[in-house]
Amino acid sequence: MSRTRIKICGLTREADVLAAVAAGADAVGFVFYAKSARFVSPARAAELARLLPPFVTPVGLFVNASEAEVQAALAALPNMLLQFHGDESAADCERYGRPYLRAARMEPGFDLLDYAQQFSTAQAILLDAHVEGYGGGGKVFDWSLIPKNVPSPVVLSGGLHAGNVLTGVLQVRPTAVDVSSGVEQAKGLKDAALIQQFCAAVREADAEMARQNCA
Ligand SMILES: O=C(O)c1ccccc1N[C@@H]1O[C@H](COP(=O)(O)O)[C@@H](O)[C@H]1O
Repeated sequence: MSRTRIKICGLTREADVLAAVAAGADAVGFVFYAKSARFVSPARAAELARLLPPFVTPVGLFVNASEAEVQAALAALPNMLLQFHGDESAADCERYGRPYLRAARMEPGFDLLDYAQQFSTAQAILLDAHVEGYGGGGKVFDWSLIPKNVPSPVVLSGGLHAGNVLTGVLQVRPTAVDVSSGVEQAKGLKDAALIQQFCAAVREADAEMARQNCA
């Protein structure tokens, strides 16, 4: 069984990128949404991404960005995975010919199976809580809303932190987890110890799943 991948999102400082890499993150996210306190320009994201070793993926997060804005970010960071977190259609997400993650805003009544079908070309569906302002609100949603038979890989997100991610991984069995608020001292300023504890808790969940598979 493969390990749970980890994405640390909303990085704005060199020290935070290095902390994420040191803790074993598989991906780091840069927020290209001007209304977010975690916003970075494409040039700044490219500067930060230069610190990434091979095999750690930079991810660019967009909320209803124009095609020109996405293209500008891709020009600065051509190997970036795209994450669409707004009201984008499948055609909007596919336009760049790049792998992408599609965020779903989970709330009671939301039809995740239908949504996953609409975005069947997504590399994964990223499950976040439905919050005002599109995301990054540190809010947990009810994980029992996730059907067992989602046809795409799932990234669990929304209010995760070192204290709840083990339970989340064991309950949801996602391909990956994504965290922003739960590893911060203040919006946009990460905390190396919290990142470390978060990644350790994910590894503990992986070890527990391996034990359960052997039993
Ligand atoms: O981080 C933001 O500011 C943000 C803004 C708009 C949409 C999404 C945003 N962040 C993403 O939201 C989820 C959950 O974050 P949190 O851990 O609950 O803070 C995550 O994918 C962030 O990357």
